[in-house]
Amino acid sequence: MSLPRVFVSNHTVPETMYDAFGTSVEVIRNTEYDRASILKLLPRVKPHGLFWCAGVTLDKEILDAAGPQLKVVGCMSSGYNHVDVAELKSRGIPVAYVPSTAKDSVSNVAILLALAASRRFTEGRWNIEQGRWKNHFDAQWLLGQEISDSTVGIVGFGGIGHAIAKKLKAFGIAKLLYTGHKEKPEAKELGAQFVDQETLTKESDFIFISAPLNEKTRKMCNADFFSKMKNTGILVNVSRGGLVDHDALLKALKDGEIYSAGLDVTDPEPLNVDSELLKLPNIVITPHIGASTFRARNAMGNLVAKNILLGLKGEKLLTPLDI
Ligand SMILES: O=C(O)[C@H](O)CO
Repeated sequence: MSLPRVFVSNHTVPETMYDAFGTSVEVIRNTEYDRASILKLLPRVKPHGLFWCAGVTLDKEILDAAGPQLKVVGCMSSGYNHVDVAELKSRGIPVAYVPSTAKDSVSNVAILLALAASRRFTEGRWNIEQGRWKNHFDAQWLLGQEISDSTVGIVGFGGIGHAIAKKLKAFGIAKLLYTGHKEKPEAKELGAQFVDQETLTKESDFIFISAPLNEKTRKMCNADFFSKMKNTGILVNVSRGGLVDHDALLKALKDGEIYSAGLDVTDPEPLNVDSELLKLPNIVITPHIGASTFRARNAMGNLVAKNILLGLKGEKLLTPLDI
């Protein structure tokens, strides 16, 4: 009897994932990254399970190419804006994702960006490179903002938002606000106050975006949002670039409407090499490395594999995407 087949959409997934699958399935990995190669391979493979990586949209066309024998999908990401969940639901195909597996690595990058953006890392580095680091003491040089004693606002208090809040407690912040679609009991334990988005925008010194991208949140950080932020305010986004209107952000940073920004995610990705954002002194940008640690990637891959094995047996998934 032939083994169930699992198609891995991107060959760069961690090798440990193959151990997690064991010998009960046949794993076929795509040797390319792109949509065209996936669409070509799927009808030949006829997979029972799909191991899906961010970067290529999982939609009707992909599901049609995979075929009606498909039983389960496992996504190796906490974000799911690249997945047509409604289409999967309508076909009765369960889908898993890995919502909290990378919460430590992503929240660490969020804090790194907040510190770097508030302490003028980009500008400081340029000063060194351009020989503007003077050989005398200047008490006014490169003064930044302090996270200690600040008011922090978190947009989206899921696993990552919660991890950011918990870690920031160690920095001695003065006040913690959060907003989202509902109040969270775990936020109360951290002394976080549930407020509406406008209050959070106006009162926060640091704003962290860790909410999913959907039609409600798309471009929520727009010109109006920036006009309400403090001029000394710092925006950090570790969620998806689509939550921020980048033209409005560029203007807000240029005009001094906000102090600085730290982005791990941009729109588009990759960011154009000639993007005006890269020319600004008051922004720190990293190339979507939130979940890029050996530990996080291994954990994400293993959890996806476990979910797919359960789905193939028709059992309940460990981390289903239930929206
Ligand atoms: O969604 C996630 O898990 C990260 O952004 C990596 O894609």
